[in-house]
Amino acid sequence: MLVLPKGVRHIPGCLSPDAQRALIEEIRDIVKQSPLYTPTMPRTGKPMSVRMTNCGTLGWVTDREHGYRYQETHPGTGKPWPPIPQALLDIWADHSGYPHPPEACLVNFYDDKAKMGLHQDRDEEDLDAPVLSVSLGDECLFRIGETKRSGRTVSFRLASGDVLVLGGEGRLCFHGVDRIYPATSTLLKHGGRINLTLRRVTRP
Ligand SMILES: O=C(O)CCC(=O)C(=O)O
Ligand SMILES: [Fe+2]
Repeated sequence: MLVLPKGVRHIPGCLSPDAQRALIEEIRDIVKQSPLYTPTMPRTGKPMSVRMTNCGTLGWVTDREHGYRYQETHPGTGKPWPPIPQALLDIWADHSGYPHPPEACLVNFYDDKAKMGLHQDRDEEDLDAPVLSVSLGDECLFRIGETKRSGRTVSFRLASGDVLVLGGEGRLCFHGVDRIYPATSTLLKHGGRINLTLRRVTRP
């Protein structure tokens, strides 16, 4: 049996197929206003394989010069990020166990070859709030470990409509995406995977 670290909750099929389709329409609008771009790593400037954008009052960004941070505007257009869709705020209210709304929703787009290295989400001031993510489209192999990088890890698949919550003792667990399984979903016409990561950034 797969045992997840304490505080980590996987809710398979949390969103119905209809809810997934409705959310994809909203993400399409967000991407029209706030286009996906290729983020770069701090210092090295190495491009990430995942393309990103955000919605919410704050968005997570990274580049060579200024590193990981939150900011109120899209780095390309200079415009504020679009609002977080109500459906996502509802999922947060139902499953975060946290009484204040999220401020940031990172939109990650993975093509067949994209992945994300093992990391902690720790650019937020408020670490009492969980991180809640929604997966849409093709499945991925997700890996999660302990709060130290060298800890043992477990891997499992995240599928379209799944929700993952990293809260409590699991809030700072290392995690990453090792691979995408192409053509495992028909939600996105051209394939790929979208992950929506909701976070509270500031202390309420
Ligand atoms: O794509 C995922 O499931 C994880 C994304 C993630 O860990 C992040 O954006 O910090
Ligand atoms: Fe993360």
